[in-house]
Amino acid sequence: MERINRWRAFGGWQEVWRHDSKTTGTPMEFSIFLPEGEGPKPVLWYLSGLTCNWSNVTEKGDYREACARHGIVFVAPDTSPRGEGVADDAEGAYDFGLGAGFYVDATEEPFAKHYKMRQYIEEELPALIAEHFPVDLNRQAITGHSMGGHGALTIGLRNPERFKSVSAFAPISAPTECPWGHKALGGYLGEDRAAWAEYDACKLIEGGARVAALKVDQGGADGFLEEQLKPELLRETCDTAGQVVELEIHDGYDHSYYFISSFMPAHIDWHAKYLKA
Ligand SMILES: N[C@@H](CCC(=O)N[C@@H](CS)C(=O)NCC(=O)O)C(=O)O
Repeated sequence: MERINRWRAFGGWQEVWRHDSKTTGTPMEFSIFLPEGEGPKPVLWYLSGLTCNWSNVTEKGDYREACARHGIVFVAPDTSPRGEGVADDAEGAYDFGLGAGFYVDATEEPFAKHYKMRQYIEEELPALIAEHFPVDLNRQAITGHSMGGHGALTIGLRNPERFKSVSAFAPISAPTECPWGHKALGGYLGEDRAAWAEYDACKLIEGGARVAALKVDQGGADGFLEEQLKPELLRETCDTAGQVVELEIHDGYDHSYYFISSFMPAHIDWHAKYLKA
């Protein structure tokens, strides 16, 4: 583990670390905001969207003031393995391969070797963070944006005992029902759709998965809303299944970090209630 940067911020430290991941077989980077004061502190995981690495939310997400106020550690991992020998989209498209790991464990070649983002986020990174930082893993919450919103929902639904609360900004709500999801799940897992269900929030809820607290915010002027994100499917699925969800569509907001940063403090205040920070 090597710290590659740090800045004083809101009385604490914003840091960036690099480590050799056993899971992905590549070096991986993540950012971590450490509020001032003694730990152990609760952790909020933030999973980023297509094309992103740790830097997008770290520079544009506006989470530090709220995390400092509540004493919450904020961790932002990368969205895929990277580096020499890591397979990419055949045409270098933004929605598959590098920067687009979709938080799955790939089974299809040539992706199976390095694209193990599910195991990385669910197992290796929490253990590493617990070893090196003053965190209390009995108090975790998870959020994310777009592809990372899909990651937060599916990881949260598959591990309800680990997360006190789950939220998302403009998540890909039903990847088995949209072009981004078809491309990613087909490419990483193959065409047998039975293997896709554990990576689809709606399918998980239909199958009985539940989380204790669920909040979703979506911009009404998001260009990906109807074709890719489909929050109405999430709402219908939750209503039918009896999963409580606080889902709001906000007029005029698009898919960008102007939208995310507008609602980030409210998400952190909401998570803080469940983390009892
Ligand atoms: N317009 C983007 C589409 C991808 C996109 O909107 N990515 C979102 C996440 S799904 C994002 O956060 N982009 C980086 C940023 O805004 O900083 C592109 O073609 O690269």
